[in-house]
Amino acid sequence: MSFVRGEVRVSVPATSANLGPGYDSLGLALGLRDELTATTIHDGLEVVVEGEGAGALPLDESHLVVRSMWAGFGAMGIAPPGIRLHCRNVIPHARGLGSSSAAIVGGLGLARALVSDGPSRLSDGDLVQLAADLEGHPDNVAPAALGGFTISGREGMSWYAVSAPVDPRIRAVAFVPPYSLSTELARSLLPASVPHADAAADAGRTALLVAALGGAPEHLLTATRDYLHQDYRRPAMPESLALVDALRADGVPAVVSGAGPTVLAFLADGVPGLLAAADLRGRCPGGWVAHELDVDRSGVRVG
Ligand SMILES: Nc1ncnc2c1ncn2[C@@H]1O[C@H](COP(=O)(O)OP(=O)(O)OP(=O)(O)O)[C@@H](O)[C@H]1O
Ligand SMILES: N[C@@H](CCO)C(=O)O
Repeated sequence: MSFVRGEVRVSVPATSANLGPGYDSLGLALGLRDELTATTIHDGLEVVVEGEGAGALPLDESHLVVRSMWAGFGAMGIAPPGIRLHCRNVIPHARGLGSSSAAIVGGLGLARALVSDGPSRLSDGDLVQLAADLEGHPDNVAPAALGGFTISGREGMSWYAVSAPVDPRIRAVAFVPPYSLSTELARSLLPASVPHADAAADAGRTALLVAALGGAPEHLLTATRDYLHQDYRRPAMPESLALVDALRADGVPAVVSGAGPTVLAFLADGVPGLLAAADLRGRCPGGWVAHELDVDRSGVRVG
């Protein structure tokens, strides 16, 4: 086993988890990518961050991409003498677009690409297991690794992740507010239990959402109704929930993206009742940024 010579380049997509009712299970990869470059060096650690997080992220071993690279090397049973890492980040941090999962999956992807027989030592399935262990839940790491739409969860001590189809007409607009919300804080707002009726309604909508995304986008508004997390999190992001409510009142399938505070609105060209991208962009609140995004089909990618 040895390291490849020279630089390796990996890119990894943003992701939106939950998609309304699919709490900690459903996730969608989106066309906004962080680009990471790494080389093995004789000694030490050199980290450069450009874009999101520049000047704020640590540049030592605690950097999430670096920690994830070491986890990947550990799983493959190899350790480089030193690492040089360059991150060009565009995914907003702590906004609900899967930045931490992108860092984790990107770091594991870099480690795999740096080892000459990396892909046979660390399969995509292994990578998802490691990434979900590092993130603590699988719904962002699965689409970041595999691309497209994924259904994931925990089974005993391991994780499952299955890819499901997405209708090619479906795209999304992400409305990103100027304020952040940590996933940890958003998770602390959730109750230990929910009424049985809410759990039952949520299960039905989650099943409908798999069908709606797969080829029945006319059902997206009904299918994206959540009963498990968005309202409990309202006090931490009232402006985001107000935008979700206003868009949904106008027939737009809008949800809180991941743990928030970004709002994700679906569109599907030619489907009656759904707004077009230009109309949706016009609904962006002042000071927020609207990204019109395609579904990313490839996940973490070398080169
Ligand atoms: N590219 C990155 N490089 C290093 N650390 C990162 C990177 N992206 C995110 N992080 C770390 O992860 C934190 C954000 O993670 P958090 O889970 O709170 O939000 P998120 O992943 O953006 O949103 P969500 O999980 O709701 O989609 C950042 O504050 C930073 O510490
Ligand atoms: N399912 C997660 C996604 C954010 O990482 C949550 O809502 O807390």
